[in-house]
Amino acid sequence: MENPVEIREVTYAYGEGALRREVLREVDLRVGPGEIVILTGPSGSGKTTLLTLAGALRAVQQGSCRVLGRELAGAREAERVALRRRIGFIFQSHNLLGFLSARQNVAMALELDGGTGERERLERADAMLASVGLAEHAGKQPGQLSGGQRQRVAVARALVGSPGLILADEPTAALDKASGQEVVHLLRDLARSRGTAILLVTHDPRILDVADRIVAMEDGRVVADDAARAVNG
Ligand SMILES: Nc1ncnc2c1ncn2[C@@H]1O[C@H](COP(=O)(O)OP(=O)(O)OP(=O)(O)O)[C@@H](O)[C@H]1O
Repeated sequence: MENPVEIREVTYAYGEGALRREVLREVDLRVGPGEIVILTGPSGSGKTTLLTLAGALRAVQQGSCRVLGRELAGAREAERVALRRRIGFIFQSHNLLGFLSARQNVAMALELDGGTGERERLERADAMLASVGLAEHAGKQPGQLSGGQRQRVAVARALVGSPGLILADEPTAALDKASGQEVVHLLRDLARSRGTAILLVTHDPRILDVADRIVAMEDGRVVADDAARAVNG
């Protein structure tokens, strides 16, 4: 089985000419099937840039970036858009729409798929919300939920379309310790039970235990790739 993420010798720079600044230098990164990889490192080390390349949110400049079997180097925008639909994204702030209920926010992720009627979308959203422990709250708007509950809705939204890969950027940054751990453990358990791979960027040392592997970046390079933690339960 092919690795969901296979990045080789990726170099990336912002700006041009005299303003050109390399923020990724010959980065290699692999996320295996069903694997949970945490990407960590100091602010500005290039973690988010790497995550957005893997998420087909920006164009690859140099090197090879294969995600869910597609080579993104040289890919057209339409190909990148198609790939993004097969990825579940979770961001630092939940990015839920405030005027929609939790159920509608989750169901919206299925609209892009086409082929699913509204009733089925809402049923799948309800089932997904139940699996993140929010069955009772499906009708509430984000403003009526706690921070941890909102991020659980974001987890449900990312998973409802059965993506091949989850990309998460600082998903616990806005949460206290207990809710942060609860959210990532839930994400890990759901992803494990479905065999979905996760690449998660975090500064948060309290959630490192969910990882199968921890990859550390510094100044645009991978400085450690700790496969020894693969035994983590
Ligand atoms: N759109 C942009 N234009 C120019 N420079 C950028 C842009 N986005 C990021 N950078 C710079 O690229 C470098 C890497 O940023 P990136 O966000 O990838 O790092 P990071 O490790 O995710 O940092 P943090 O942990 O603070 O989010 C930083 O020096 C940042 O200032």
